[in-house]
Amino acid sequence: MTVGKHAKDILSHSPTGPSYSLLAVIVEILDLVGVSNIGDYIPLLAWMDLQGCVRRSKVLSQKLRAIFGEIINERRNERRNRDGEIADVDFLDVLLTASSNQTEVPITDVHIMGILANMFAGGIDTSAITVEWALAELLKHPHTLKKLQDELSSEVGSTRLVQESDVGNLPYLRAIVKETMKLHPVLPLLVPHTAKQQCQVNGYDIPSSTIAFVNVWAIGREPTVWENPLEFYPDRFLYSNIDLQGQHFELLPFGSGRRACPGLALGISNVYLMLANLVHVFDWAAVEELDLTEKFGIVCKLANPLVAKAVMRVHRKVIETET
Ligand code: HEM
Repeated sequence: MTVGKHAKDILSHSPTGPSYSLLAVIVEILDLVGVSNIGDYIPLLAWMDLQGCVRRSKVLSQKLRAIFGEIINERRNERRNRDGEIADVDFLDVLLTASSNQTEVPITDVHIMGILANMFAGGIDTSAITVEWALAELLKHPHTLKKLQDELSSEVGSTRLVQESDVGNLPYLRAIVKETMKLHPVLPLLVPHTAKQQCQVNGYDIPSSTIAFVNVWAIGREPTVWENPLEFYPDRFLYSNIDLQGQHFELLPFGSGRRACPGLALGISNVYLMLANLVHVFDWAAVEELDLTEKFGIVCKLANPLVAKAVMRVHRKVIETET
């Protein structure tokens, strides 16, 4: 199932009138989420909205509602005009079908907008930033890049793109993604969690309602947990049973437990496919000196976006017939 029938159209969607696209709004939301809002730390000052965070979030929320409202209405009309039984073509169709059925908790347009906003905000930047980190590390470690390209050539061949069904046969690709997420987890402090009740962790008393941050960035660099923790060394995962599902606390890029990332399966397969195909189809060379300085907000990304040159490895015609 895909997120949208015309994902590209949706991302560039702007309702008639206002000149903003969904992608631009999502990027602004992610930027806003990363701001340390003084009012959150000193509630007495919250009403002043000193940095304009509340005002900005209201404007963004209105824009999102306008865009999603229009997309939902367009799709409803299109479904009315579809012949015969309505087949669920994509995720929005599934939600609309669910909303038109009698359910214990009715699904309204507000719910649908919330789910879509979560999916777009949670799913776009996270995967793209992970791929950018992986590519930057591969450019810094050409032997690792070559080893991955060799794995892809031998398992996939040179006449087609990498597909989801290949990933199980690509252990080095999976190891590279784990190593990238160990060193560069997109959400370095996950998202804030609240203790529902008083508890003890490692002998420390945690009062109820305490806001807890889990520093997975630091865990990935912890010398008591990892050998040569700062070295980009995917081979460490080749013969290890550590996975990304939240069961191994030394590697938690998707969090763990009930509030772990619900988009894990989609996100990880996006990362595998994007990264694998980028290095399968192209050879890469950095255009500027590689700079892996991190920029911390709610997400941790490259401070200076990666600029790299791609040269086609596989004959273009072959790939075009594949896509
Ligand atoms: C490489 C890709 C991704 C990474 C690294 C990632 C990482 C995370 C992390 C660390 C959390 C917080 C977990 C916690 O605090 O325990 C989270 C939450 C979340 N993610 Fe993802 N994510 C990715 C892709 C996606 C995708 C594709 C979607 C949706 C389509 C998504 C939707 C969400 C949502 C809705 C939440 C909030 C869950 C809640 O609060 O209960 N994520 N993600």
